Amino acid sequence: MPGIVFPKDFIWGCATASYQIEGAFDEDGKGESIWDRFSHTPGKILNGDNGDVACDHYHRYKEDIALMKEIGIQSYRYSISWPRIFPEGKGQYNEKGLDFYKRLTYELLKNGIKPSVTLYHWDLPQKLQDIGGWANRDVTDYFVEYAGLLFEKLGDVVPYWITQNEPWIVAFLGHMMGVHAPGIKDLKTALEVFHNILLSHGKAVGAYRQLNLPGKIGIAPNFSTKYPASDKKEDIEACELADGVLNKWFIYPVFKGTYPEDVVKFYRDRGAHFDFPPEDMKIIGADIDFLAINYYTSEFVKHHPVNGFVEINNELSQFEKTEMGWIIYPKGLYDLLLRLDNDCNKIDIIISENGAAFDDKIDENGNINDVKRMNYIKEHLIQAHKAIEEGVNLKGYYLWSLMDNFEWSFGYSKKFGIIHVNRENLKRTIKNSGYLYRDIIKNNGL
Ligand SMILES: OC[C@@H]1[C@@H](O)[C@H](O)[C@@H](O)c2nc(CNc3ccccc3)cn21
Repeated sequence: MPGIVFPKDFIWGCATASYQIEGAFDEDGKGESIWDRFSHTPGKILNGDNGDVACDHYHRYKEDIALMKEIGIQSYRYSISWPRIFPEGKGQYNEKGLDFYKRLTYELLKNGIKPSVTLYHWDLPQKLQDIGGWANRDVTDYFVEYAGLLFEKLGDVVPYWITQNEPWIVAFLGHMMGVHAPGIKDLKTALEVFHNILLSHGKAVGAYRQLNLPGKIGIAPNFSTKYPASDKKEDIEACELADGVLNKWFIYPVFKGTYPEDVVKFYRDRGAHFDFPPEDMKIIGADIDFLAINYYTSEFVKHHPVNGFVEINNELSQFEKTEMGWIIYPKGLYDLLLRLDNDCNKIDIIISENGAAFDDKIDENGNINDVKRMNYIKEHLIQAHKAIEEGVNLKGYYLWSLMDNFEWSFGYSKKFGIIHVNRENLKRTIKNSGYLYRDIIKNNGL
């Protein structure tokens, strides 16, 4: 590949999330989260895994930051556990919980690594779930109380803030499919949750602006690019609907002040009446400084007589797949970036998550030559660079993930890290993909 060089100020990062790496699930005054409750419920998580210990990052964060420095990571995206700060979700905050994130943040700064803080990456305080969770509109105000405390305590030194990670996954996997915490299966609840999460985002952005802080604030939706399985009209229409359900369902309220009518009708036809106060839409559409996008894969879509559309990736043998069963389709990232550049008024974009799970093998010398992950990273960066050359304001790339961690309902069975974590003794080993990333960062390109 001829030398690909990224813009001189391009940000090279890595991403994790609190419940997936920290452990210390009940230490130093932390309250129970909905993921503690879900993972402690028999049958919810593969192999009965849970995040009680995870990667023990709570105690090993200095070692992990030293590894980030060895790889040359310039920015680290981590999430804050709300119940570590507010064990009851609101009211009196927990000094010891806040102290952990102060120590973590200042250790990053000491090592020249820019903090990027995600306020919510799925671990809602269980006490708030007990009063309805995100389906309860009051929780949007408790979120602003939580965000406001962190803006006050860390706002001067944290340059990047992400309010919410993947509202769609929280709403639909957690409240319609029931495969994520809190395990609810109700479409109307899922729609209310999605709306309230966006509302909490808009309220938090408003609070951030009031404080005149030096950093930037955005949100991290999950997108995947949809392609019709054929050029038949019915498949093209099905693809449009699939794109609406996932991608337009976020883009429209945040950037256009309304929900997409075709998808609203789709839900109404399925018995989920959907409308929200117009004043909410103004709050949700608060100006943000950047759009953080999580991209992993794309889907091919065909018409379905009952459901309107069906995604057929598992029928497509021509594509390599990751251990998650997701097709590897780097052009989907390029197409997504061009689309967002057009639909979101050329807003600054960062790729806040991109990565892949593969069945890594450890050789007799203890090395991990994860070639498939190395190829995945290179192929997606080539597409990202192509988008930049087309004028997309892509400002950074955060690889998912720094280390093998708790992969939600799959437990520790799916490994996304560029650093291997031995589940017996939690020993960290940089994989060859980690050394590749080190060289990419050093060269600012491929
Ligand atoms: O699955 C890998 C990561 C996960 O570990 C992160 O916590 C989360 O932010 C994340 N989001 C996606 C995007 N897609 C997705 C698809 C199905 C289930 C969950 C997420 C992948 N990932």
